[in-house]
Amino acid sequence: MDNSNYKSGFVALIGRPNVGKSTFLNYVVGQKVAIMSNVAQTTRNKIQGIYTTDRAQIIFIDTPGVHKPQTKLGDFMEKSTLSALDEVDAVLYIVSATEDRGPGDDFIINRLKNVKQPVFLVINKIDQINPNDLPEITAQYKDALPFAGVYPISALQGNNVNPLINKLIETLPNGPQYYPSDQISDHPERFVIAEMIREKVFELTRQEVPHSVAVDVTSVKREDDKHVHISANIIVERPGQKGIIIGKKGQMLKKIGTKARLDIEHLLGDKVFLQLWVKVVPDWRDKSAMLKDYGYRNKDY
Ligand SMILES: Nc1nc2c(ncn2[C@@H]2O[C@H](COP(=O)(O)OP(=O)(O)OP(=O)(O)O)[C@@H](O)[C@H]2O)c(=O)[nH]1
Repeated sequence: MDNSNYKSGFVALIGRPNVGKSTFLNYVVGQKVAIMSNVAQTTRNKIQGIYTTDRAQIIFIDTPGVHKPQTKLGDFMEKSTLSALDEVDAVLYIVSATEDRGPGDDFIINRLKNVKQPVFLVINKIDQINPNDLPEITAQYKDALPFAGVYPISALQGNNVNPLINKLIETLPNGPQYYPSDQISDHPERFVIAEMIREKVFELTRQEVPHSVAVDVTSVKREDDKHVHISANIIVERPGQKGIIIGKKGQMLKKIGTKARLDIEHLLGDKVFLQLWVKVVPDWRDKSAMLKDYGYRNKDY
C-alpha cells in the first residue's frame, strides 16, 4: 500500500469544563474512553482517543478543564494542559452554545494567542439552541483569535462533526499511522478501568462525594482466557465520604461495583471479577508524591 499521502497528527481539545469535550471524543472515537459526567472538571488526565481510517489517523488529547489552580493537583493539571498545546498539530477550542463567553474563555483565548498551529472554534450543543441565535453566539468568539475554521456542532447527536473531522485531516501533515487501527486509546488498561470506576462513583453518589476521589487499580490478573480478576482502591479524603461510598450494609459500593464491572466487561470483552476497597487518605490532593502513585504522572499522560 502506498502510504505517502497518509495524514496523521495530534489534536488538543480545549475548553471550559462541561462544554462537551469528552462527549465529542466519545462520538468521534466511537467508544467510551473519557469519563463523562454533568459534574464539572472530572477529566483529570489527558486522555487520548485515536481516530483511524485508511487515509488518516488523529490522536486526540483531551485536556482537563482549565481553571484556577488551588491545590497541587490543580497546578499539575494546568501545567499538563498548557504543555500539551506546544506539542500538537491543531487545537479544537470547544465552547458551549448554551453558555455565554466568560472569564474562563478569556483565560483560554489568552493562552491560545501564542499557539502557532491552527486553532478551530467548535461551538457545541447546537441541538440546545434556536438556530437564529447562532450568529450572535458565534460573534462572541469569532474575532478573538485568527481561527482556522468555525464549526457549530452537536457532539451528542453528531451534527456537523464529519465536516470538522474532514477539515482537521486536511490540516494534518503527512505522516505515519502511529498506532494500530484497533487501538482507541494508548492508556494502559488500568487507567481506563480506574476512570470507569470513578465515573460510577460520581454517577451514583452525585453531589455527596466531591472530586477528591481517586481510583487506584492495584491488580489486573487474568484467570484464564475468559476471566479477569481486578482489585481497586477508591481513595477519599474523609471518613464521611467513605461511609457514603460504602452505603448502608455496603449497598452503594455493591451498586458501584456492579455498574463498573459491566462497563469493564464491555471494554475487555471478558468476564470480570471486580473487588473494590475504600480507603481514607486525608489531603491526598496536596501530597505531590502520592499523585504519582495514583496515576497522575506528568510524563505519561
Ligand atoms: N444537548 C447536548 N448536551 C451535550 C452535548 N455535548 C455534551 N453534552 C452534555 O454536557 C455535559 C458535559 O459533557 P462532557 O463531555 O462531560 O464535558 P467536558 O467538556 O468533557 O467536561 P470536563 O470533563 O468537566 O472538562 C454532559 O451532560 C453531556 O451529555 C451536545 O452536543 N448537546
